[in-house]
This record gives sequence, C-alpha cells and structure tokens, in this order.
Amino acid sequence: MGKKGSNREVPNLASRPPVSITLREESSGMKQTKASTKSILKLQHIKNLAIWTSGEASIPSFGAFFGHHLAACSESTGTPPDPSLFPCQRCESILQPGYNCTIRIEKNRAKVSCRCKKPKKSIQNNVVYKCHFCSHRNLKRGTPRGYMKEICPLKAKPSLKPVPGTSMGQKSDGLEKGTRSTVEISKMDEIAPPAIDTDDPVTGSPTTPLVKMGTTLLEGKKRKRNRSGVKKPAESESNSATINAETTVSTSSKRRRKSWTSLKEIAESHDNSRDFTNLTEDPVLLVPEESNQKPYVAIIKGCTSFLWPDAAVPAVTALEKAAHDALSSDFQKYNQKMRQLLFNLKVSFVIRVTHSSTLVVSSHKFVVSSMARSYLLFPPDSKLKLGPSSSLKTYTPHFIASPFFESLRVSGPDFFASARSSADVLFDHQNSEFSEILQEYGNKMVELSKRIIEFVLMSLGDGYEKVYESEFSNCHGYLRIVNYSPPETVEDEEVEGLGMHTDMSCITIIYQDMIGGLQMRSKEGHWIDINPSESSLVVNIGDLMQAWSNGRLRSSEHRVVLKRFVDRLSLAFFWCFEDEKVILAPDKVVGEENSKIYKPFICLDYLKFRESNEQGKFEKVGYTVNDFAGLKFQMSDQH
Ligand SMILES: O=C(O)CCC(=O)C(=O)O
Ligand SMILES: [Fe+2]
Repeated sequence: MGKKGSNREVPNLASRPPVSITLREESSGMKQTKASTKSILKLQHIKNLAIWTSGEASIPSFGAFFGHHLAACSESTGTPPDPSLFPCQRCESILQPGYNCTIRIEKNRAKVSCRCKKPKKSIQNNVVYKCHFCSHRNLKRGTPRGYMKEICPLKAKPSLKPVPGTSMGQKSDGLEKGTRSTVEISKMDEIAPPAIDTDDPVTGSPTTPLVKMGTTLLEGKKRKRNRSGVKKPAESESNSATINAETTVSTSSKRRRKSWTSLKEIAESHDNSRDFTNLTEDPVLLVPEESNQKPYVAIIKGCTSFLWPDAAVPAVTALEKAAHDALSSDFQKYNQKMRQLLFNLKVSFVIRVTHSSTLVVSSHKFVVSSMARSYLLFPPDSKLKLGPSSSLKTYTPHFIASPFFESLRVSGPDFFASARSSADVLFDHQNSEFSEILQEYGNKMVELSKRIIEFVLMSLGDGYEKVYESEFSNCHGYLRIVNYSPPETVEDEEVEGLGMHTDMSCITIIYQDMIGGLQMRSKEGHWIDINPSESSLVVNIGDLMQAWSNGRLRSSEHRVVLKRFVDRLSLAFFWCFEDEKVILAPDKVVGEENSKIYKPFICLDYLKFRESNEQGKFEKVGYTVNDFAGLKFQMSDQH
C-alpha cells in the first residue's frame, strides 16, 4: 500500500460554502441529529476506507462502494458531510486528483462576459473533476485564486502526493451534470505536470498531477495490455508502485503518456457507454509461464474497470476491511489478499494465457481445425467405430449429450497413445501429426492445471500450497474435443448445444472457437456469455473441487447455446482426482467453526453415479455431488 499520511497543508477552506448537504439529504429533507461516539468512530473508519480506496489504493469499485457507504452512513447518523471531501456526484467515490480523477479549469463565463470588472478574488474559475471510475464530470464552481496550486503545488517533493481531504472543497450547491470542457477528452493523457501554474485564468489548462497509482486491479490491466510486447521480468509490486510514484513526480516537467495510459483508457472507453447496472466483468488471472512469476489479475469483457457483483460485496468489504486493518503497511501483501479474494468469490474465472504461451494458443487452432476435418469429413460410420459400443469408446455421437453434440476423448497421461488409437481407426493412413499435436496440447494442459490448482489453493488461505502434494499430486486429465453441429433453425428460443451442467472434474479448462456460445450461470441465475477469445481459456471449478473444498469453491453451472448456423468446436480438458481417491474436505479447509457438508466418497463412485443417474445426459444439474454426498446442511452459505 502506498504511504499513508501527508505533509500537505490543510487547504484554505475560507471560500467554501459554510453549510453542505448531500443530494440525498436535499431530496429526503433529512434532519441532522447528534451522532453517538460509536457511530462517529464507525463513520471515521468508513471515511478512511473511502479515501484510501478511491485514492492511494486505487480500487475504483471499492472507492465507489465506500464513498456511497460513507454518504449513507453520514445521513443515517445525521453527521454533516466532511467539507474537505469532494465526492463524485454519480458514483460517490471521493475524488482525488492524480488518483481517481482529472481536474481542469473551465472558463468562468461570468468572468469572461464582464471583463471590465476585475473578478472577485473568491470566484476565479470553475474546476471540472472528471471521475475516472464513472466518467462523470463534476463541476466545482467559483474556485478561488490559488485553488489549483493547492492541489498541484509548484515543487512537489518526491514523496508528496495529493492527499484526500485536501483542497477538495465542499460539495458545491452548483454542481451540474454535463458541463462543457474546453479541452477534449482525447487529450487527457497530455496532462501538464503540477509545476505549471495552473491557476492562470487561461481556460482549459489540463492540470492533473501525475502520480502513479498503486499496483492493484488497474495495474493488472495495464500489464494485460502490455502482453503483446516482450515479456518483462516480474517486479515487486510494492517497489514498483513506490518507484513509479517517485519517478513520476520527480520528472514531472516532462509529459509522460505512459503513467496515465490506463486511466486514459478507462476514461475514454467508458466515456459515453458506462452502464452501472449491467456490468458483468470477470476477473482474468494472468498466468505467467515461469514459476517464479506471480499470477496477477486483470479484467476482461472489454471493460476496463471492475465492479464486484452485488452478491460479493459483503464478503469483499469484510475482507477489505480486515486487510486494511492488518496490512496497511504492506502493499504487496494487500495485493495478494486481493488475489485470494478473487478466487474465493468466483466460481469460474477466465485465464488469459500470457503471450509466451503462444504455443498453447496455436495448438488450439491446430487441434480445432484438425478436429473439424475429422468430424466434418469423416462419415458417421467411421466415427461410430469409436462409439459407445466399440472397444475404445472414445467417440460420443450425436443424441447422447444433445442432438448437436459429438465428441472425441483423448486420455492422459499418454495423450499420444490415446489419440493414436483413435486416429488409427479414423484415418486410413498413418497420421502422427494429429496425435503429436494432441500430446503437446494435453501436456500443456496438465502443466497449466497443476499451476491453477496451486493458485486455487493459495486462494483458500495461507499454507494451503502444502496440501498440494498429499491431495492433488495423483490427479490426471483427459481432453474432450467437441463439435457442435449447427441447428436447423435459430429462432427466439435459444438452442442448447449442451444443456446446463456442472463438470465432474476438479477443474476444467475450456477453449472455445470464435463462434462462441459458452455461458456461465451466475449465482443469481443469470446466464453470462463467455465471449470467445483466441488467447483465452475458461476455467471451471468442477464438482470434485466443490466437495473437496467443503463448498468454498463452487462448481460452475454452464451450458453451450448455438446461436449461429455453423459448426462450433471446442476443447475441454478435465483435471480430476484419481478414481480411487476418497474425497473428504480436510479440517483446515472446513474451518473450526464450520461443519463438513459432504460425507466422504470414492471418486469413481461419484462418476458412476453421475453416469447412471443422468443416463448419458449432461444437462441435469439435479444429480450432482450435493445429491450424491451432501449431508443435511446442503451447500449453505456458511463460508
Ligand atoms: O463446448 C464447450 O464450450 C463446453 C464443453 C463443456 O462444458 C463440457 O464438455 O463439459
Ligand atoms: Fe462442462
């Protein structure tokens, strides 16, 4: 975490309106009453969190969350809003120039139209604070001379950062929506450094001080965007955050596009289109290839900032608060907690394999196109030689999982041998290329699965890495190469290529081709499109992991919908416990205060249960590990 505290002076508040009421108060007409000491302390704590998350910690969604919480608490306790804070009118993040907003002077029309008179010292300019989170332009009217200097002092010391609560002024009665700026948003990254005397009555001087944000979700994004370049060695997050902050300020006489890139992109990409009610981003776990590099999170789905789903907010808040209390001096540890949190809260997440894994990606394409040839060109009777009544049983024909679904199974650990045995039946000539590619792909998936399991264990808390050896070292994997035939009609009704189901694995890694159609079901029951991406793999938590983790990790419900009249191909890699393993959540995973919600069971018995109960169909979520091994207290929200 960045340095706390500041050597900044408390700004001159003389020009601020003496009384401030929030918009909520304005509309509700709520009367302020005296708050108890306890509520004042609580409020103070929330205020600290709001300031910290909006500013130094740069966690935009938390910033907005705590900002909102602060406003609501102030009102409920009847405490007047802190006049030194300037919350965004839309998302309620505490606006802090250089961290979560850009400020610029806007021409004071009154001043211009009345040149003859010397403007009053106390109403010199209007200042627009553009919130980087929600892109709202907050206008502060009539700021006094010297106001910008307070925010952007002439000679910033290296450690000097704009600090929340300074120079922000009170929420102005005159705040307006949609006020005009004289500088185009596209120039936001060409921001003049604090050294410029920004309080000149020159309109449109961009004035945000360049202060590097801490390394958090946004930093993850920045790295994601850089992934097409040459891979950089891992760097200490806390160090880089500090170093960057220092360099940025000390070289403030130069215009540096780089340090603002991510913020600019946030502002630009959502300038007009931000819809707070409809955000369904998934975090991305960027998995570096080298084991000494740490994984880091970023955001996908075209959204450049992250909002926790509503259901996750209480848990996030609780952990955030605890992390803030315990780790306020250690940014790196804090970030680690954040990553753990991501894992704990998501039932499925998307992995974007870093650019150095191009091998995997190119293998996808190759395998997919090979299989396209196999499935599309081979006559059904040739494929049926591998079907359910054959000795190999590697081919699942249409009308078993669904009328549209057919698949070929390639089992590890010797993916070559498995592929070869099917290929020998399918191809009338030797085709070792096919088997070699599948071997390479399978082996890559094994490696990746091991690493993902390690990360998943990390997410459960400290010390879980140690159980890897005893619990997961005998896992094995198999691949399923799936072809979905196009439906005859695609009407309003969605055609399910594969109905809703959970996987019987620990984890599943899916690659889908660019046709798309994979959907995950949210906890609230909404289907979320997992948009295809050539360099993305989707990772599902499976039933075995759900049982092993005593429900702390949830098996994801997913399906495939066919929206287009073309074949769809996918590769699913299932990473499973060994058949004979007795699956029982370790006490540490369960936690002292909780009870086990699954009875112990043998892995193979569960697989058989699924097969027999579902009669070969995938789509019945009714028969899962809950039904098989769930004890009285089913999948509660005890965690
Ligand atoms: O085809 C896909 O994208 C998903 C396949 C799947 O969920 C499965 O085979 O279990
Ligand atoms: Fe699946």
